[in-house]
Amino acid sequence: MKTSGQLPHEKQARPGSGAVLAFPDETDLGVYGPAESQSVVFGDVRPLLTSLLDGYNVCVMAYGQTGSGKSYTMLGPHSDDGPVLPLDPQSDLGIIPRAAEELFRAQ
Ligand SMILES: Nc1ncnc2c1ncn2[C@@H]1O[C@H](COP(=O)(O)OP(=O)(O)OP(=O)(O)O)[C@@H](O)[C@H]1O
Repeated sequence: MKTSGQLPHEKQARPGSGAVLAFPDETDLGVYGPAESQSVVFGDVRPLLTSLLDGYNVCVMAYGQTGSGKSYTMLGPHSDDGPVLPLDPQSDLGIIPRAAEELFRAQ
């Protein structure tokens, strides 16, 4: 579930405990739990791609404790050697590959 505001303390230290995304209006801080799907998270990021194509600078930054899910949220499943092909690309891919696909489709 996405909520606005601070990540609850009990969610800050557990592996894969969720991701925090900051949107252009810095008062709107999106906090997602570990069960939130990659597509729902990307759905909130997608409007930024329109701004990007309109010539605005856009930055998506993942911030959080080690093991909280930053790489998973940005890339999808990965090993120590780097990203791995997800078993289910439709559901597992993270923000970066989804954004790249969307941008090239928009050209
Ligand atoms: N929402 C999620 N659903 C399923 N697995 C997840 C989720 N978020 C994270 N994980 C898993 O939890 C583990 C830690 O996540 P990840 O490596 O993305 O954390 P991180 O914040 O990038 O850590 P570090 O700062 O050490 O690089 C990984 O095995 C990852 O696949």
